[in-house]
Amino acid sequence: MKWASRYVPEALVLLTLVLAPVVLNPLGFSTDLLTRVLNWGLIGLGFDILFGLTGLLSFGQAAFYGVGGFVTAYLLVSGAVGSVWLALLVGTASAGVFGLVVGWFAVRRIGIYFTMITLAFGQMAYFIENSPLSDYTGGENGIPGVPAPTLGFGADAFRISAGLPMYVLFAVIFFLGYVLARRIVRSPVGAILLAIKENTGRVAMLGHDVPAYKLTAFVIAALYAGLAGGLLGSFQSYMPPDAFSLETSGQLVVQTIVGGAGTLIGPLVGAAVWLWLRDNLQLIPGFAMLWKLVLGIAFIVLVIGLRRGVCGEIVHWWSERTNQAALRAAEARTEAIEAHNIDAVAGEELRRRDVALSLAEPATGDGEVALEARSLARYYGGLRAVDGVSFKVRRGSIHAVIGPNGAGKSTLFKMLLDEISPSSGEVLLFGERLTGVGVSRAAQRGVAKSNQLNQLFPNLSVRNNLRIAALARGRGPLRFDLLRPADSLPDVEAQIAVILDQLNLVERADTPAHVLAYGEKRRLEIGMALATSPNVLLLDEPLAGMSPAERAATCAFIRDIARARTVVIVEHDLDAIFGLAERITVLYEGRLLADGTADEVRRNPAVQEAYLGGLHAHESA
Ligand SMILES: Nc1ncnc2c1ncn2[C@@H]1O[C@H](COP(=O)(O)OP(=O)(O)OP(=O)(O)O)[C@@H](O)[C@H]1O
Repeated sequence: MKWASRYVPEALVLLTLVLAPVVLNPLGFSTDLLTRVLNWGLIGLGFDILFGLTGLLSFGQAAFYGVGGFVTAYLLVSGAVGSVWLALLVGTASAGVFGLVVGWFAVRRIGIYFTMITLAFGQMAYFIENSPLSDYTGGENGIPGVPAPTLGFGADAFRISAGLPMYVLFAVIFFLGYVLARRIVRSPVGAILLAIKENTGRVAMLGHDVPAYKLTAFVIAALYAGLAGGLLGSFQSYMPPDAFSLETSGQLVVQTIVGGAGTLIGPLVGAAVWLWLRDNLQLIPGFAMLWKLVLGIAFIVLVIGLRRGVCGEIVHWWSERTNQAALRAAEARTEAIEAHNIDAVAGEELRRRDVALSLAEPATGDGEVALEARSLARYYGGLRAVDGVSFKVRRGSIHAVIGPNGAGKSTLFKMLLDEISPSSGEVLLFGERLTGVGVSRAAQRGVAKSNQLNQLFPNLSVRNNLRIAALARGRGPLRFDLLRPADSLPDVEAQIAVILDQLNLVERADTPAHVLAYGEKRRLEIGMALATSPNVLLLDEPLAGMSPAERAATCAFIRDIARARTVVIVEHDLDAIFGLAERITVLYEGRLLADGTADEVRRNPAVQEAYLGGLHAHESA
């Protein structure tokens, strides 16, 4: 079954490519039209990795299409390169290099700013082609006389002519491009790109180099566009300047949305619908002037009727059909857990479980300092959220940070893993300065945090949530393992299995995270931090919202995981904290109020006065 799901899409695409000239010809798809559709589909493969998979909407793909096309065409027509294949290679590589430059600027911006930068570069490229470089590009005239590729050498060489031979060439290249794109999507890089679309901040917090992965997707998209641009000149014997136009970029976006983003073949199907409508509408008498209006209306109807695009709706329908029973069962289990508190039982299981823990660091007990805050401060305008706080966390200990609401605990935690920068002061991890390295490098050095508000990848399964975390420290901040399946790393899979077991989430491994019950989501949140194999684990209110049984179980679990690593915990449940922590740091209005053992803190008059007053009074009554 796994084998089938892995290769059925490839087989279907291959079959469609073989049958298309025969089956679609009577419907008005000439061989030339099909070749043009494949050209759009080829740019679309890369664009879908950028937009559908990673969630980055570029309005500048024409720039790479144009660079690939004009470099290829110029090399061939000027006689600098004789082989079409070599010229295509250089053209594609040039588009990739240009993609690296544009992407370097663009990926540091998010949302509309990213899109605007790609659009601006696209327009600049159009201008450069038309003006300063017009001696090479032909300006508004483009480059005519681009030769078609040949197969074979010397006198036996066979020039691929227009019509069916050209279609076959494009079909073969598209198919290879599709197989490659699917491998990329299924690779660890593909898994991380999808996670970036789901929750960019968490991917960085787990230790992945988010800008570098976004840049990778950007360059992949530019390479596909460059290859398609190079092929366009050969196909038409002419490289048109409008390859660079904004309309080209816009049409690619429209076709991808119509066909279905995130499906890889969506842009191809969208191009087929779009080009067929365009060609045929123009043929209808009286429509010569109106076809753009009708095309616009058709687009609106398609987008409203098929929100996920043609292929997106098919994929959705299919996955609903096949996964519906499992999803219903998962939802029913969630309802049962929330209605009857079955987790109380699950919690007991969690507590009884005696799982061999993979030791992140030896529990030394020698008093060595794992983490140190030195005069940490963070100001928001006039508000001193954290004001000159210093404390040390002993290696292998459980250290608590407590304080009333608004005392500055979460802000302090964010500075401990460099999620936000301090206004002054610094954090040291095992004696080395951590402040300023950035959150993903901090994670790579061994600090992980489970958040006060869950930061999951909601549409990914529990297993895949853990996989994104486990991939981080094993592979480093960036690795280009684009061709191996994401689930083929034995150490990562073993790590996931142990954590699923520890968290009592084995039965929920394939459930999407958003379907989980609240307590399960909290456990997964902790599990993701744990899956990075941290030396220092920061837990921000891990018990919040849990039932009493779950709290007890989670406390036992925290004690377990602390045998192998240092744990720093922010929590409002003081009974739990006094039972767990060896040392406690107390914050009050951003300042350090006390720092000592649980007993010292309990007896500290300032703490009793400012924070534990109610508790103290209650105890002594
Ligand atoms: N991004 C921000 N901009 C402005 N003020 C902020 C920001 N983040 C936190 N603060 C303020 O800093 C102070 C400390 O907030 P913080 O969330 O660190 O407290 P806390 O001790 O974690 O509180 P709680 O227990 O309620 O989570 C609060 O007054 C809060 O309003």
